[in-house]
Amino acid sequence: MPALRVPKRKAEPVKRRLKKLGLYDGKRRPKREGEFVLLPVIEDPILRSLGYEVLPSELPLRPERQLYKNLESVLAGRLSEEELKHLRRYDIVGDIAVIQVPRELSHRVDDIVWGLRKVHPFIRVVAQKGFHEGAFRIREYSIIWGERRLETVHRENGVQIKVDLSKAFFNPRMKGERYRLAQLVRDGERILIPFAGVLPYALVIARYKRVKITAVELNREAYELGLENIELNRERLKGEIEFIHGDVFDVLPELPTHDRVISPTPRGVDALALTLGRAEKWLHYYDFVHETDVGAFRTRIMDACTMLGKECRVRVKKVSDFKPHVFKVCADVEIKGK
Ligand SMILES: C[S@@+](CC[C@H](N)C(=O)[O-])C[C@H]1O[C@@H](n2cnc3c(N)ncnc32)[C@H](O)[C@@H]1O
Repeated sequence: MPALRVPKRKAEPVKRRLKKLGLYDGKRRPKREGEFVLLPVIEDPILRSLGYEVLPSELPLRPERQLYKNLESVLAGRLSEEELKHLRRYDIVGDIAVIQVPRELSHRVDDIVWGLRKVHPFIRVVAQKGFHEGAFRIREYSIIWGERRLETVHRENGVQIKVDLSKAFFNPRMKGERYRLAQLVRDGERILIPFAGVLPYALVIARYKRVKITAVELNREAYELGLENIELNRERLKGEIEFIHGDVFDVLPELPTHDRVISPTPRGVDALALTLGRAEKWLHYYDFVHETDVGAFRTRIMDACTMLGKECRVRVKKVSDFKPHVFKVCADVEIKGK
């Protein structure tokens, strides 16, 4: 598979251009080579006209793609090529495999369960996921194999996270994002996390940094799991976590401002002014944005800064695909002063 060899300082703009051209291969990872970066690309004659060297290169698959590939190759003897095309990405949460079975594969459920157990011999439950429901963002699940439970302990970024998928939101795909934030945080910071769920962000940050975190969550069951998670990880945490059960819109106005606010905002909720108002130096604000509206989203944040008399620098980062043409994004807002 080809890669484009680009000087390090040009890697980001070239990557953006490749994405616009539909030539960036997101299934593989870029790789540093001294002062150059090898960007994974899809074979196309246009590549030769971009002014950079095109090399054959075995760039590694992203880990989740690698897992998916493993399932695909295990199932290759059982499913037809046409059927394999319909296989979807799946998640492993603790010892639970969470899958989506499209209509085209509904007659192949037993084979898919067999394949998942072969690739992940430790799984004890296979659950099929439905949609996120209501303000607490809990999904509908049906268990299609194994023990009748959706509770498990998930390990990520050096912490253990007890989850119950039937009671509280949890997304294992945000593991990299949580690690990114933990790296941005400095020892000594005071951090506020509204919409905290079972505390994945708080635990990962407190695992690595000596900080004081205040987290807020309305779903009573997520809150109780979060309290259990603080105990479960007590020995590992460098930082402290205070967890408040309540509505962000009632609780935040009563809290002092914090150095950093991290808002994993539920879809469809507008907490921008509220969270920005509580942030002294940084706000990380998550939202779901159509690819054509990223500029408007940035402008909305700049306008909110102006309204609050804050001078801000805003960088919008794509975090994951949500549905075709809609991304989950994070606005990293640096507040430079009043
Ligand atoms: C998108 S989830 C994020 C959860 C967690 N931060 C994570 O990443 O796993 C949003 C969370 O906000 C909670 N929530 C929704 N509305 C809320 C409100 N008004 N006040 C406090 N929490 C709320 C939901 O119960 C849910 O746990």
